[in-house]
Amino acid sequence: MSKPKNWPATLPYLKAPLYGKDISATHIQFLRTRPQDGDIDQVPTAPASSPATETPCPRVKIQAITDRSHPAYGQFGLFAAQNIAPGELILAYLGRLHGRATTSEESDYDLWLDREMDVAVDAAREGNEGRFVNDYRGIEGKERANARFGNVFCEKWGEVCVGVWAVGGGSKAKGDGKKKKKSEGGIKKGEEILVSYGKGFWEERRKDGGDDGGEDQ
Ligand SMILES: C[S@@+](CC[C@H](N)C(=O)[O-])C[C@H]1O[C@@H](n2cnc3c(N)ncnc32)[C@H](O)[C@@H]1O
Repeated sequence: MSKPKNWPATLPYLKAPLYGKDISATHIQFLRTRPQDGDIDQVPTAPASSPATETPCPRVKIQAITDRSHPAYGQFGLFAAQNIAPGELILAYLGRLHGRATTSEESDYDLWLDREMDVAVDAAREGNEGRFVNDYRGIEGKERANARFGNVFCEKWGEVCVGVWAVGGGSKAKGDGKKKKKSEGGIKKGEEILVSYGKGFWEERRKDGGDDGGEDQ
């Protein structure tokens, strides 16, 4: 199977990151620098064998949103195809890498990979399953995101990508502040994978007179 089920017929499906015209040698050097042990902001590594970088990704499925109460009714969402452990990398978010100068104001699929280095990834015109992750706001019974965006060095492509991670998995201090316990999290097979796009995304939407994503969090 070369494309995931429900992939839109007219949209190119990416199996690796794509470089826009404004991606420079400096950007490429940054993207391809393998994280070193002891780096201050250590970016985790996904081994070449990780299912998270398989294309299509076996961990997820794209499904139409058929529940009328869902704020993205009539669109698509991304769902877990298997149980996902807390803190686990679910998949890489692939799209066209670009800088600030070529940002499309209309794109709802554009994420910063590194603001300081001026690299973002836009999956509006091409991408992978990651582009179908919805925001948890306004969805009945969902009070928080069960996934988050975070960078990862993908050995498969030899570069830093934005990853979609299951929340949790870290250690949380207990009430007495001494003992630690594993925090909750994880995503059950069949559950929708939901991130927070951040308040900024919805504030921009409100200014433009679009959907407001429900609650103001
Ligand atoms: C990155 S896309 C997510 C995938 C999208 N549902 C699709 O089928 O292409 C972002 C868009 O999904 C919709 N969306 C995602 N989460 C939403 C939410 N909680 N409330 C309303 N719309 C949402 C909005 O239209 C938003 O611009």
